[in-house]
Amino acid sequence: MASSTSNPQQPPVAIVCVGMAGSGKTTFMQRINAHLYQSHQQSPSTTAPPYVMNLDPAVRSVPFESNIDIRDSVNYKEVMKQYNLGPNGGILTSLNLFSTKIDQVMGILEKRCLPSKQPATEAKAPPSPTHILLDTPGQIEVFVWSASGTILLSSLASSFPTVIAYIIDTPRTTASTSTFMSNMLYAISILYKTRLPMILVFNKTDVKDESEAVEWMRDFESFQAALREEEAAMEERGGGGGGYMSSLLNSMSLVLEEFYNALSVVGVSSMTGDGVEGFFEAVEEKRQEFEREYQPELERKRKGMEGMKAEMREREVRRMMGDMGVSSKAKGTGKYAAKGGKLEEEAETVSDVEEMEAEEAASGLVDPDEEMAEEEDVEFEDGLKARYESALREQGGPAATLKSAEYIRRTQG
Ligand SMILES: Nc1nc2c(ncn2[C@@H]2O[C@H](COP(=O)(O)OP(=O)(O)OP(=O)(O)O)[C@@H](O)[C@H]2O)c(=O)[nH]1
Repeated sequence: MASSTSNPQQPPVAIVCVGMAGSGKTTFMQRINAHLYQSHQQSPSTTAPPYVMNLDPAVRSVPFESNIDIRDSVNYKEVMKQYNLGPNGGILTSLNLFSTKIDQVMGILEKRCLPSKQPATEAKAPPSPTHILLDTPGQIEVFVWSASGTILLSSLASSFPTVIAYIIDTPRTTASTSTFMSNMLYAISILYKTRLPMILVFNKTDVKDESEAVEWMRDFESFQAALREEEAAMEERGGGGGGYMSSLLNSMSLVLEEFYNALSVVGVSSMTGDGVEGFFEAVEEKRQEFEREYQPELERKRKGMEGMKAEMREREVRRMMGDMGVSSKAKGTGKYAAKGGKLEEEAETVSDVEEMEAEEAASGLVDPDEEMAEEEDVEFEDGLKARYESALREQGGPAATLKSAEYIRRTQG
């Protein structure tokens, strides 16, 4: 049990449970929650219970108590009614509404979960949680591929080591090589989308253990042998060979080797509790990996984004000043404005101004009135530019009106 109660002085690790509908996410959450509560009961002075968040707005009831529940802030049924949406649109909009409160959520999480930095002289503070558990909607794509899912995950990862637990229904997934491959490809897409360490949790091992799946992952020859067996069985039934599908699966089993190496794999039965210890050992491993590899990468990205933001601000100011340069030179209202008794072409765009200036310079003629007016323009524009720049800086850039968008920019590429 020691592995699940890691050092309470370090920030808790956030475990985000994702998986296809029916894979057993909620049952798994209940199991690991119960396991952590048990550790807490065994040594209440050193271990705190986990901090639990439910992000599934459509779930009717959860078999565990949540500290933060999306259903407390968003009424999924009302959202569907008000915005005239179907079930998936309702979940997506509820998540979007919830993510607008991400600042408050992160504030609560940091206050409740980060170890307090009290001086040694003061009374010992109660232990802080070692784990934050998050349950997500069964419609996996709604969470992983939405902007709100990205906001939630990137905010979480900017404050806590964050690990994705991808729950797999073992009996269903190992029923055929193509189902297995589809599930692995889905896991890959989540890994690359979230860019967070991932643990593959082969659930329901009380029905079928994970050994076959693990063998398929570790040894592509055994996967190809299973594929050949399936083809032979299909041919026997008169269904023909695997055709392009089997050669595709064959090649993919070779390509995926690199991906499998990046993952931790565990077998768990959420029903009996078998394998939960192994899961927490994998979490500890992934936490170290997060600190070693992912955090520096996040930091680098954050710094890069700050630099980009400053550059963007500078570009905005320059573009704006360019536009104003046109309008200050373009006096008059028509395409042609009268000057000195003759009609003179007026600039309408930046390139017009540049062309006209080039013509003037080539002719060597400079109007003294215009020269003075130009000096005034420069002074006026410099003052204006300084005011705009300071306004933009105060606002944090013209595009930074939404705090939530700020979060994405700060943490994601
Ligand atoms: N035998 C067995 N059944 C399990 C296990 N874990 C979950 N189940 C069953 O699988 C079904 C789905 O479990 P849930 O926990 O509701 O799955 P979910 O992924 O949360 O489902 P959604 O909320 O629809 O996304 C339930 O009938 C569970 O009892 C397990 O380890 N072993």
